Amino acid sequence: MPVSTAAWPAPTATQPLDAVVDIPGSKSLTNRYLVLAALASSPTELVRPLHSRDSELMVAALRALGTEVRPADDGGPDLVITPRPLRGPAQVDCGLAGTVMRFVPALAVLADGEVRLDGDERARERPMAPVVGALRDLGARIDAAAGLGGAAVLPLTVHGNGRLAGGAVDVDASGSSQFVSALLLAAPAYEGGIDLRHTGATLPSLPHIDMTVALLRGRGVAVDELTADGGPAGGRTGVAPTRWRVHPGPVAGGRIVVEPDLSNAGPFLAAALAAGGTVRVPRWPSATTQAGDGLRDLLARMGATVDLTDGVLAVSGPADGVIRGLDADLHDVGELAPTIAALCALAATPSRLRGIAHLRGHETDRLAAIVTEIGRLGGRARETEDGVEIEPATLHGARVETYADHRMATFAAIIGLRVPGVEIVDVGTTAKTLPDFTGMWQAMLAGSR
Ligand SMILES: O=C(O)C1=C[C@@H](OP(=O)(O)O)[C@@H](O)[C@H](O)C1
Ligand SMILES: C=C(OP(=O)(O)O)C(=O)O
Repeated sequence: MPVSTAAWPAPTATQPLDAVVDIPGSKSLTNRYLVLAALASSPTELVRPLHSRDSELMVAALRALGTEVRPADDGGPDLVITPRPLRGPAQVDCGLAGTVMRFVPALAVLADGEVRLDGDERARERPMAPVVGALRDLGARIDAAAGLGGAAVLPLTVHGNGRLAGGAVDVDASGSSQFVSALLLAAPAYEGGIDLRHTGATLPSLPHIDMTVALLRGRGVAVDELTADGGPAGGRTGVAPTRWRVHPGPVAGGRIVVEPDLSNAGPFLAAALAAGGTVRVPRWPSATTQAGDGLRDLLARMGATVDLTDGVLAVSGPADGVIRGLDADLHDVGELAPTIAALCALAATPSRLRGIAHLRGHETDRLAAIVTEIGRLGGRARETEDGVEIEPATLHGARVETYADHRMATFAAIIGLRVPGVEIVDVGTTAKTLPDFTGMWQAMLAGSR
């Protein structure tokens, strides 16, 4: 991937914000709906899907496997997906998208023919072994490159013959919830479905697995959420599941409206704390499985006033402008960590973000990136075994590195609202999930949208 060396001067806020920001569709929802649409028994119409690098990579992957994906008849941004028999030979570019590199192999095992998957340089380092190992255990033939300690990584070649036995399998998903989601999403099309048991000590990002289960059920697939010994879990039981059974059967098509990406709303809502004033995000769902909904509580704990009325989330910065430090376990919502860390760097009291060791396997090693870049800005941060600690400090401008990580770019933009002279290297990396980030950011400052 070309890395631009031109740095973007992050705008400083000169007055309190008063903006309405319309956030594009959720990455996690869009890419799940696309996978399910490819397996469905009838066409799917996706209304307001995300159009970004990660979702375009998923669309291209599905097309490479034979699925028809086209714009809706009105030529607008909506998509119509018509399932076709999955087939190789195919080449799939995963870019740096965790959803593509983990979800597509689980689908590619159902293709008749060879499917080769590769991605950006950093994608070749992101953990893949649990999903590759599980697919092999379920009957797939996969050749994978060997990474650290011989673990399977991209590039890999899936030798499919149009079917997979499926059945019982153990997976250590302590490195990423996406290993579980990948296997569950494709499992209705496996002959025996799947009975997946998570064996690791911890399981990050459980809301993302809940999202997978909710979407499968929404498409008519039977899913059991269980404890390791087969007892009931999930939903109203209040017990976190560690085992999931997906029954084989048809996946329904139909019309689906995609929720806005609540995690991508994060930097804009955080801006209200950094700059003062109020930012409103319309179409905030009243009930959702998106991790980004956790922002309401986290931002309130940092001093914001948060109000959700008639589907509009309004976040206002503290009246005295003082951001409170935060001690929080972000294990379930690790995706929000860079955004929260930016506010912690501006806070008046110390912060401790815990439960996020798995962020070392994200787009970059996010714990190292957060600590390094806060240091570069004159702040004080240190890495712990499972997170970061951030102390109050007077920050100064700097050229902030982003490591091909969209959330490190938005992290720097939040700090830049208060700290003059912040320049963001390769701000274009935000196109991973939010192609018009700089335009939206400037419009927010102008209070126009
Ligand atoms: O399934 C998904 O859509 C995601 C799951 C999470 O991954 P991890 O479990 O690896 O944190 C999250 O951080 C990522 O942004 C999206
Ligand atoms: C971890 C993230 O992405 P990915 O889907 O590539 O894992 C993220 O968007 O914060």
